[in-house]
Amino acid sequence: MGRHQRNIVLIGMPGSGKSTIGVLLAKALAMGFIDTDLLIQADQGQTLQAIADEHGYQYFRNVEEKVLCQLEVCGQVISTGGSSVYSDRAMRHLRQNGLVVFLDVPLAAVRERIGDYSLRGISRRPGQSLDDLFQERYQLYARYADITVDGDLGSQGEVCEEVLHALPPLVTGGV
Ligand SMILES: Nc1ncnc2c1ncn2[C@@H]1O[C@H](COP(=O)(O)OP(=O)(O)O)[C@@H](O)[C@H]1O
Ligand SMILES: O=C(O)C1=C[C@@H](OP(=O)(O)O)[C@@H](O)[C@H](O)C1
Ligand SMILES: [Mg+2]
Repeated sequence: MGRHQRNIVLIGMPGSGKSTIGVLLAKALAMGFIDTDLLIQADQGQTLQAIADEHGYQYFRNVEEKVLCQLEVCGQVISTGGSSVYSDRAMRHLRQNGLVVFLDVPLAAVRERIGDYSLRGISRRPGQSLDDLFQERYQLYARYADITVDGDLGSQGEVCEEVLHALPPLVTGGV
């Protein structure tokens, strides 16, 4: 267990940097690291893409909710998948012992980073555009965020530094 009891939970669009910056944060704060996408894959014994292809996006979201609600950890940086905010139950659970950080990245940068949208396993309604998805989700990320950080201000290291500066002293222990 890390010396920081409270978790740090990263939320945001796919491509906003949750997984890569989460690892950097965990290293900087000597905390553990969990990527909930990997927990979902382990739970199902399938890749995210296979789960979505075989069972559909609604099934994926149900599994995601279940896995998030089962998570009982402390002192971890938790990188969620972009669709986790669709579950109010899961977000309330994560917030009980976690500070939620929204990595806010504009649509153009998201589009550039994720490449071919249709091959990325994104949980969306059939035919839903990235534009529409972005609008739908933005308000959810904003709703659950304790802190919002510009995830497009520079390199991953710079975004990590920005998150560190934005954390309250209780979480960083003065780092
Ligand atoms: N600040 C950044 N500047 C440029 N590219 C970034 C930045 N943060 C993340 N990326 C890139 O965006 C892609 C998605 O990052 P990832 O951490 O997997 O995002 P998420 O987990 O939010 O989907 C990766 O190729 C990563 O290298
Ligand atoms: O936003 C989404 O719908 C998804 C994002 C992915 O995680 P990242 O946000 O880490 O890319 C993964 O959970 C799954 O492919 C669905
Ligand atoms: Mg990720």
